[in-house]
Amino acid sequence: MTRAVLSIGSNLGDRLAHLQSAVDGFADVLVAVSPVYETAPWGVLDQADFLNAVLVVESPEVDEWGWLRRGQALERAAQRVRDRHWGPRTLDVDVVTVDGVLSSDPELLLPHPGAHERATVLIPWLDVSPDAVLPGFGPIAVLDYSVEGVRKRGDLSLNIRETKIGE
Ligand SMILES: Nc1ncnc2c1ncn2[C@@H]1O[C@H](COP(=O)(O)OP(=O)(O)OP(=O)(O)O)[C@@H](O)[C@H]1O
Ligand SMILES: Nc1nc2c(c(=O)[nH]1)N=C(CO)CN2
Repeated sequence: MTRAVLSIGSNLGDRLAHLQSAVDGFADVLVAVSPVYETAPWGVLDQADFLNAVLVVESPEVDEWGWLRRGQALERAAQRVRDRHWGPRTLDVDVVTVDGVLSSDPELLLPHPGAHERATVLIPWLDVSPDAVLPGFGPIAVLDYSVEGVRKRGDLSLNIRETKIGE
């Protein structure tokens, strides 16, 4: 069983629809979905505001590489174009943590190296997992981060697929 925390973001096109496509794409493994926040861009400042949220997912069949691949498949489905580092994107899916897994492979750094200082990750993550611990940094509830430019904007719909009894 692996449980992962994923950060999702969008600042291009129909931002809410892109986040919803990630929720729908993970519907079979969803444990929790945070509220959506509208956030001022960090890193590259001359770009549109983002919508950000956090998902908690769990599956006995998906390991850390599986979470990365599933996220990347959803980015491709959202026609994400990779041109500028930290630039505009229809959908970004970052793997923030995978329970019990540390990785220094540049293709999959765990925990995600930016997570401890990004309000765009920590604020929605605190909503769904107030007791979470970020390996190497401690409880996320006591981390220092700036909250300027982060506004709550509502909820995504949880289209968790119905499983009929007996299936
Ligand atoms: N924890 C992780 N989650 C997602 N991608 C990761 C992770 N660690 C390393 N990567 C690698 O980062 C590469 C670039 O990812 P991406 O373009 O989404 O970065 P970014 O979102 O622009 O920046 P950042 O990772 O700082 O948020 C991917 O090819 C992926 O293999
Ligand atoms: N507010 C905000 N800014 C960003 C974001 C993001 O998700 N939210 N992602 C980036 C590249 O991953 C660059 N800048």
